[in-house]
Amino acid sequence: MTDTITIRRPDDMHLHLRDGAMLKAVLPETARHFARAIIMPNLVPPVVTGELAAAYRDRIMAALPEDSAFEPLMTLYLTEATDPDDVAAACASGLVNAVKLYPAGATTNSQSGVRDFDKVRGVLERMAEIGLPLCVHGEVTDSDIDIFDREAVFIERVLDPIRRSTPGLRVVMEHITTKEGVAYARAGDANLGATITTHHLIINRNHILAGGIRPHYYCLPVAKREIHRLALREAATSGEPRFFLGTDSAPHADHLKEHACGCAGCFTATNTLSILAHVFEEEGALDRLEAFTSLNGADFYHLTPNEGRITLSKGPAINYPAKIETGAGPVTVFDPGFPLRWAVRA
Ligand SMILES: NC(=O)N[C@@H](CC(=O)O)C(=O)O
Ligand SMILES: [Zn+2]
Ligand SMILES: [Zn+2]
Repeated sequence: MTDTITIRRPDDMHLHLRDGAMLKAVLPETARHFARAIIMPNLVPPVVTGELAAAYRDRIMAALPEDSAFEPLMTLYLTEATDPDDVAAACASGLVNAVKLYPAGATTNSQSGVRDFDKVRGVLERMAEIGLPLCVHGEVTDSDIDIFDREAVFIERVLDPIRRSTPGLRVVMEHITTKEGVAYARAGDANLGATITTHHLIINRNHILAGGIRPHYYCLPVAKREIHRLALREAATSGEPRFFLGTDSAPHADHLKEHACGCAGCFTATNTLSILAHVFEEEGALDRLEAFTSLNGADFYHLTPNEGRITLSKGPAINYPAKIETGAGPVTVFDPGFPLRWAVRA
């Protein structure tokens, strides 16, 4: 039985670092194990221009622990007013690795997102020309669509039409949560990728709602039925290049999660690699962990895989903190509900 595994240092292709005191507290949790991460731009106000992305990048670099070689990969927040020339310049200078599409109202800080997709046609065409990926939060926002159906409906009504009308556009389906998402990603060509989070490999909707409401398991897209969780596990552990890790680690202070109208987001940065090793071992796929965490995402983003390595070994249960303290209040670390035995060796 394998109890040690060495893989290339991983990348997190979907990460929320926030800003200020929260950034300072959560950044080390990712930088400890990950070499790079695609940084989400849904700050308040959002990171909508190259200038704002450069300033945010500087704040991240300033918040890094001293000995860290972590590299933030920046994104721009797409709005109906986004200037294609600004996007192209930010891409050409190497400042940004992607543009993020939030349908307006779909998730945390998405109010400035897109309502009328015709208004972003010019930007998307320019991105297709220059090969800059579009990261998509794939949920419709119509109040008459059931929240558990919003991803599948988005694929049919929005994503597929956008891809058909913008040939060559490179798209990442972010944090897929359904078997429909898995099937659509699989049917695509090399211009299509999909991130899968850590928590969606662990929880289904019962974990959120059965026996009491558990706000720390609430995120968007919301976890679905068990059949969908199983489809995600199969996809993540398949080794197929289309699927890669984007933790969507999304810290919110506890008082905003444990609230009459609680924020969406699970904070998984602290224990993600231990959880993933557990999942891949359960699926008999430890030999494909590296593809999911360290190879497929880099490949999609045309980045060289990291040269460094990390070693995980299986031992006694690890005592992760239940919360991390931040200057903005405590943040609860995602609880997978079982003991974690795979530790990243120092
Ligand atoms: N995933 C979440 O539930 N929340 C994210 C936003 C997002 O990725 O949709 C956040 O910024 O808090
Ligand atoms: Zn999202
Ligand atoms: Zn996210």
